[in-house]
Amino acid sequence: MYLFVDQLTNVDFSFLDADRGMVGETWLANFGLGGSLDHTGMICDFSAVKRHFREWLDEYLDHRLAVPTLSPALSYRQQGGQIHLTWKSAVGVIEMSAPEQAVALIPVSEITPQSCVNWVTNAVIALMPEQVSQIDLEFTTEAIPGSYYHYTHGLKKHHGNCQRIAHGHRSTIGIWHNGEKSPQLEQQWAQQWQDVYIATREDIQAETEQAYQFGYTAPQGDFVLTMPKAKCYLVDTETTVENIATHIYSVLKQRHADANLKVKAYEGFGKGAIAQDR
Ligand SMILES: Nc1nc2c(c(=O)[nH]1)N=C([C@H](O)[C@H](O)COP(=O)(O)OP(=O)(O)OP(=O)(O)O)CN2
Repeated sequence: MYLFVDQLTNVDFSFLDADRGMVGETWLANFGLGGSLDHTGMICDFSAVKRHFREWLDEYLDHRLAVPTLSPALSYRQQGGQIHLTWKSAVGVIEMSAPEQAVALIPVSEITPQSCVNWVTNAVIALMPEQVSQIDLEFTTEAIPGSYYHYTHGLKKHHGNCQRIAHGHRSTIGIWHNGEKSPQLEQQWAQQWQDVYIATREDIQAETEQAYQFGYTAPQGDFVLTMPKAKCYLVDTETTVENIATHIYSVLKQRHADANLKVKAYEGFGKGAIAQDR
């Protein structure tokens, strides 16, 4: 017998990539179970499947920086609950020091939906009732018909896991110009923010010709991140999706002062903020 749950949950996180550097990402998780029926006629109650699986992903992948520990691009050490890592990518060197809970150390050479499946499946199978004999996990991405960007950020004032300095999203961007959807403007922002780190200017701690060092202390601990300047976009506010939508709207308004504008910025899957003319 086989049970399935499509789009059981979504995970928002960032990962380190040898070519792209740091990539904000959102995966949707589809889940299948094979096994025999128990005395209630079920393989496993849907609510238990969802709870076990969602809790595990929320705890160990969601809002973390996923790091492929078998990649030669990585060096890292753990000390006193902190992790210090260096990632040598084609777009420059990335360094981070953060509480261990902000990082997912995954024993693969490259982070892909396929490569992470075994890592999750091996952990989650132990949580399932004994009549479950098989688990099939699939990570997919949202089928976005228009433009989108991948961004990473951290919200130092957030009480939950969004305070982590390197978590991110795959985010649709919608822009309307005088009531008409504008694929051209959407595409411009998607190109500009492809694999970007969106940072709050006040979090800059140091700067070289090549890189910014951002840092802050939040309830989970001390966070420091060094990113190639070419992959950073600085704003004057916290990088909430409300402020991101407002920022895009304000920049566009400077260039299209007489136009009626609407900006719909997503934060991952199915949620976001709208900034528009009244
Ligand atoms: N009004 C806002 N609320 C939150 C914002 C924001 O910009 N505006 N941002 C965040 C974080 O950046 C976070 O990454 C959002 O992720 P989300 O998956 O929504 O977080 P949750 O864990 O709370 O939601 P789940 O659906 O349970 O995963 C948070 N809030």
